[in-house]
Amino acid sequence: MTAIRIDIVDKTYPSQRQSPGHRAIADLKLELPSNEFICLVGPSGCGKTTLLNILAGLDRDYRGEITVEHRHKTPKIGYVFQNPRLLPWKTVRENITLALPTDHDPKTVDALLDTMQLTDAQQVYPERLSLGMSRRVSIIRAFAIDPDVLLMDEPFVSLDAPTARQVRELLIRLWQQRPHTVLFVTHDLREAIALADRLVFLSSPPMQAISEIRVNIPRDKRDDETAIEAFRQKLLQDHPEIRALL
Ligand SMILES: Nc1ncnc2c1ncn2[C@@H]1O[C@H](COP(=O)(O)OP(=O)(O)OP(=O)(O)O)[C@@H](O)[C@H]1O
Repeated sequence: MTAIRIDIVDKTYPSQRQSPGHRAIADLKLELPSNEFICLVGPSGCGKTTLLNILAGLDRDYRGEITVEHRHKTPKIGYVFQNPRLLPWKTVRENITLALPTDHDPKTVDALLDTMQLTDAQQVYPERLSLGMSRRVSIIRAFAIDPDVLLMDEPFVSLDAPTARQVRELLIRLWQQRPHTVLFVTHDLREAIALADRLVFLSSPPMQAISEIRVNIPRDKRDDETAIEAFRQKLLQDHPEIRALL
């Protein structure tokens, strides 16, 4: 099944000075399958955030068509930003339940907190959380709405390597318990290989899809740095077009 069909003919940011503005995306066509963990990899400024904003419905100023397969009446899109964007005057649990209906099942939130190892921190305010904990709260908040598609925009940037690895492992555990389509943006090819079923490589503006690669490392080997590095080396050897993007 196709989870997301993207056909963006043109996305141009208007500019007061330099007409005709900045063309960020041109003729981008992608069909992404359901329930896969998909990493979008591309150089800085190639338009990854622009694409996620269009998919999230935050930016409607483009020409083209987006179709999202959905289980709910209308598509539900979860969005995890680089900055966790927690409300400082709400506790961890209140931040998570903010977007949920008042009659939501508290056991669902309990289970999410448990998987992300945040049960003990649920009554804490964000100022007392480390960055890694804040990122985990923002991931739970996005999962809690039971999204059809989850968008993640470099959510592990500026975490130290061991913390990023821990949050990655917890994220995958959560996703395996509640599989759905994830689009995860990253610059970091090793991170993408550790996470993804499928890699989609994107070129510099105007953004276009260059290659799609399946990652065939078994899930239980994804913490093996040697397997990841071997996959990366082979990928760059077999696909020289990707080297220029990194
Ligand atoms: N509001 C805006 N007005 C004008 N140009 C913009 C605007 N937002 C983004 N751009 C430009 O569009 C291009 C794509 O930006 P975008 O933030 O989507 O890239 P990105 O791949 O997410 O970058 P990064 O990896 O550095 O976060 C960039 O050249 C950027 O300067």
